[in-house]
Amino acid sequence: MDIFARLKAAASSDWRSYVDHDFVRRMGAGTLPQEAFRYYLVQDYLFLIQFARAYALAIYKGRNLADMRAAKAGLCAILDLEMDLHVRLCGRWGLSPEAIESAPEHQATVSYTRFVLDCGMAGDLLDLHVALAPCIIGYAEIGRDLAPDGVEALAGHPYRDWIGEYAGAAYQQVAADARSHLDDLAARAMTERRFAELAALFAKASRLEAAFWQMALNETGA
Ligand SMILES: Cc1ncc(C[n+]2csc(CCO)c2C)c(N)n1
Repeated sequence: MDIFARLKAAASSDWRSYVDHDFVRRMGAGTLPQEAFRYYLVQDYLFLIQFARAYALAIYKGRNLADMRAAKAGLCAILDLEMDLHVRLCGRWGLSPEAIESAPEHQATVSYTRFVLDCGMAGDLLDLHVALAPCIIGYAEIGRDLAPDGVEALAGHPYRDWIGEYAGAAYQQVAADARSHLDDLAARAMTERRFAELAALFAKASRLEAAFWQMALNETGA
């Protein structure tokens, strides 16, 4: 079992509350109201701005070039790939990046992003990557679950672009690389005594992910 599988097993109910959230299921079924999805997407854009800072912090906290390059890949995935998806989707509804950026951050967005940033500020690179893991690896799992027959089978699905982004080969590779980098970091920096602390960080980040989906349902009455 790699470190990610161990963390997931130690936090299994929090993990399920995130990847099997009602928002995710309804998105997969195509029954999620578009208003809830839009609310999510605007907050997610604000979320990504803070996550880009967390990856920049991971570059700073790296003690060697390989760690710094792995963090740079995460930063580029956000700035060059993921945010483009949001700009493209929001653009269809007439929302410009400036308009999204001026939206106020919801408390759920603040809680999650600042928690991750604090894990990195107060801890070392392993703490930070464990706090980031539910986000980066969880979305790959969700993408795969929502596209069981591959991305091509999503033609006509209302959330095809979103699911296709995370189910697609490029993103699956980003997540697989993050997973093996996390395993490598743990082999270098983890002691068994530390595992319980890391599992608590991982569980909390998973709950904050679930709360992020729930925010969009609550705020739109979906
Ligand atoms: C609430 C929320 N959680 C996870 C992601 C996914 N994500 C955030 S940063 C990153 C790394 C590289 O792009 C990935 C995949 C998201 N967008 N929103």
